[in-house]
Amino acid sequence: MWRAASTYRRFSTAIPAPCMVHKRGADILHDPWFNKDTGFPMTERDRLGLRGLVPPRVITFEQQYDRFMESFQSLEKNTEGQPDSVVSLAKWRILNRLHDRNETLYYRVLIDNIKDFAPIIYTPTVGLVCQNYSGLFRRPRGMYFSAKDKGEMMSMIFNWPSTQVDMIVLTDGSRILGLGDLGVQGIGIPIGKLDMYVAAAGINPQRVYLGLRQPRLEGEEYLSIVDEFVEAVHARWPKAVVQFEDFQAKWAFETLDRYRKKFCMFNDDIQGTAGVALAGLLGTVRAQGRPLTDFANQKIVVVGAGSAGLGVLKMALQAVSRMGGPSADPHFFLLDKNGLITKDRKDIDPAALPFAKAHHEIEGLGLQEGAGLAEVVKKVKPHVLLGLSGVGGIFHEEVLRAMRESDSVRPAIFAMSNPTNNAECCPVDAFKLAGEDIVFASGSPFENVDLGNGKIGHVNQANNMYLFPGIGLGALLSGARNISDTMLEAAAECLASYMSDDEIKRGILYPSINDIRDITAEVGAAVLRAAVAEDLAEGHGDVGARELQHMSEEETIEHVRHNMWYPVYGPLVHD
Ligand SMILES: NC(=O)C1=CN([C@@H]2O[C@H](COP(=O)(O)OP(=O)(O)OC[C@H]3O[C@@H](n4cnc5c(N)ncnc54)[C@H](O)[C@@H]3O)[C@@H](O)[C@H]2O)C=CC1
Ligand SMILES: CC(=O)C(=O)O
Ligand SMILES: [Mg+2]
Repeated sequence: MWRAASTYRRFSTAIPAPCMVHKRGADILHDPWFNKDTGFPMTERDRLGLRGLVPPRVITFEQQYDRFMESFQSLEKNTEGQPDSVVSLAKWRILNRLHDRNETLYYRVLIDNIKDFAPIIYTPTVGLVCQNYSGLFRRPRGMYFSAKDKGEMMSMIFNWPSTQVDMIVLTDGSRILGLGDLGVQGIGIPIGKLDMYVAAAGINPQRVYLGLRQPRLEGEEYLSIVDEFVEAVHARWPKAVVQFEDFQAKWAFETLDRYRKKFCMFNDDIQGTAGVALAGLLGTVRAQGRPLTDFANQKIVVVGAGSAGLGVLKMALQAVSRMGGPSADPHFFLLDKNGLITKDRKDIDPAALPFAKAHHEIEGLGLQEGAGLAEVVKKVKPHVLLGLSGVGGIFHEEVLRAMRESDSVRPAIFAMSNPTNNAECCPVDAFKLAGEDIVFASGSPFENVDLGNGKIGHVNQANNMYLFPGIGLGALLSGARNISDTMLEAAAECLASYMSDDEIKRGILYPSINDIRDITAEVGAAVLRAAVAEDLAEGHGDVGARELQHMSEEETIEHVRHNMWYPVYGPLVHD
């Protein structure tokens, strides 16, 4: 399953550029991309055969915006006291209806209210939406490729109505957030991720549902389907960036290895998550008042050895090596559902091997293969406890209390699993049990914690949403042949350096989601510049590699910003 979007230039300040439309009359009203509801000016109604098809009074974009926000607020009022899931789904429905009807207005309300709406179109509500997708399904969105389509994908790809596609988010639905294999219902994730692309990176939308009732394909049979899909996409849109999302770990790693040198693609759960986690981990070093190079001395316990956990450790290892040279000796401890992973582990996953502890490294601590989480935390006294296990509540009281004995003055607790119920702990418990000096981050949003006496326990949202839009946009605008580790490091470092010392001291590791466009512009520019420096950039559209090479840092940021789509009504012209 995948969903695609293409960049579209409309700017907020200048008079919007005209938009060519091949339809007339009611067909325009039924196309959410062109539809303006009652917002069509009279001249446009005449020009496009719309007169009489909409009520006579012209309502401005701003009035439509205010009316939508009023109906959203009355929905909030009317659902007060109802269960969270009922309220969340009602909010998702009202937004989805607008999405289906008028995309310009939908994306404008999303961009302007991203802090309130991201938890609805993205985690946590998107998880609930995926679990109920068959019942919620109204209109097709995205495109579906199944085992029955083998041999047909090269022609199927031409069923997609848009000739220009820049960004594709692909999932096999096999590991949706921490909710497991949701099959075709996982389509909600690419839809949510692409909405974040539009809101955060200014990439433009388009659209395509019900899965086959049969076991998942395995081995070569599975890979041959993904191969065929990726080749079909590449044949039609050679410059499109493909984001792999929520594949179960074995396929996440296998497909990344298989395609990353051949295509412009990345795996968000492995690489986007790693960058966001690394930025947060570097922030925790600063929060302790230590120089960044002290990162090499941080003791980090990672719980969850899947695509996300291993991705984080791999990137953290690269960072330690950069800082401390090849002899750097990182202090990472990795646990999975069978406890502490050591070199004594039978049938160890080769991807976990570099992080498996040797006997001599842990015997002094009195630890052994398979040690449980509470024991590991008590004996290691880590600076950071980071969860990517998908298991809600696994940082229970004993574990959190043990973090009080951490060797750090600002112990860090990252409960990064999604959605909310799968978080390893909640912030209220973390601040209460591990102490008020902790730095806290979660994958899904939580409210800050009132610690009393005017003190606030800040809740950070360590979510790959801070990076994937910038990675995708930067890669796209660079025209990079592929997405290198250096481009990903540049993204992480850019996010890490975004925060001021004062914010970091207050335990604020990531910017407000309200600033997501600004962050994405900076991250995108950092990625673009890294691609240029590595000679991977071939340029995009009418901006070639040479022009990119001559741009200063500021010019690159401006160039990225300038290529972000912003939702306004432009005049429609029939061709
Ligand atoms: N905040 C963010 O940006 C992101 C969060 N995630 C979240 O991370 C979680 C895991 O994702 P993946 O790594 O892709 O999944 P995965 O299925 O590849 O890995 C899960 C890992 O957790 C381990 N695990 C399961 N039960 C455990 C237990 N009781 N104790 C210790 N370890 C246990 C498993 O052995 C496995 O190693 C999901 O909930 C996902 O939503 C994933 C990507 C980004
Ligand atoms: C955020 C995300 O990508 C995940 O939970 O899988
Ligand atoms: Mg994901």
